[in-house]
Amino acid sequence: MAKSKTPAINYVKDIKKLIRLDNPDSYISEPDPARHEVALKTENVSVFYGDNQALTDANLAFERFKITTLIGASGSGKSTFLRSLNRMNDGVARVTGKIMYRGLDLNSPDVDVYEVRRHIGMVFQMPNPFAKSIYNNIAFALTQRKKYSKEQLDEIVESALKQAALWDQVKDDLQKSALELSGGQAQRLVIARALALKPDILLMDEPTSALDPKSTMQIEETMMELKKKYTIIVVTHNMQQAARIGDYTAFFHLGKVIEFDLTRKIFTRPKVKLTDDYVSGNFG
Ligand SMILES: Nc1ncnc2c1ncn2[C@@H]1O[C@H](COP(=O)(O)OP(=O)(O)OP(=O)(O)O)[C@@H](O)[C@H]1O
Repeated sequence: MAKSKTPAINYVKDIKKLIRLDNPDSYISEPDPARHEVALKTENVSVFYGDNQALTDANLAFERFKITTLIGASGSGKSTFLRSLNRMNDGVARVTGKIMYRGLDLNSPDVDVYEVRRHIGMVFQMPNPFAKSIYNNIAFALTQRKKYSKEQLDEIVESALKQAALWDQVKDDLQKSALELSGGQAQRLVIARALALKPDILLMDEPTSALDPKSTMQIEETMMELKKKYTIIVVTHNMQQAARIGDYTAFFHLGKVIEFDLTRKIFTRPKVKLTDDYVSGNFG
């Protein structure tokens, strides 16, 4: 009887696992390129603040239409890494290595930084609406580079606010100052502002850490909706949140990516002891 091929394939996979376990310092799993589309990939990204190296050789691949959570203790380099992805570290830090997006290295000096940030939007920890109306918070960013008719702008503003699940609450108050919104609403407005530029990828740096539990849950629900159309990379200190919303998780420690894998693996059977210690709450 002809032998099935499956056991041999499993054998090869098992050998690979063993090899990885031989090196307990780090474990980087990559989405299988044959089955999963990679939206963004970093190759040996290192970041220096003057002489201080804050991040060393980060190699991560982010799968399209998934949420990747970046976790790790304070100062481990998560935000530094996140900000490098859309060139927010320009003028602040020196970034080396490659940030590959659609075959282009975004870290190359001749890349148009405005275009990078249009494709890769950013939402920060503190909701930061402009001192403008709700409508103009969204329209303002759009009209900086391109002319739009009033009808086009109305449509984009409505669509962005709907995607950020804010439309129903503000549709009759679009001219009201954005500074009158609650924290949760202001964060939704900032998300809408990023979405209005029609990005591919959304970077979020602790987007709910300044919000109450109810607003946090609502933003998480919105993120789960948004991942149907966008690739999301989010820094979070909240382990429950990382486990709830993440498809993939990267664990950072002292400026290095220690482990990157499916979120459920990171939280249930991590390959590196340090990761286990961190997700179990033994330090951080
Ligand atoms: N603008 C800056 N100038 C100089 N050093 C910085 C700057 N921003 C961050 N660092 C340093 O880089 C290292 C990594 O910081 P980073 O903020 O990326 O860590 P983090 O994991 O995001 O921490 P947290 O969870 O507290 O935000 C730290 O040693 C920090 O002091």
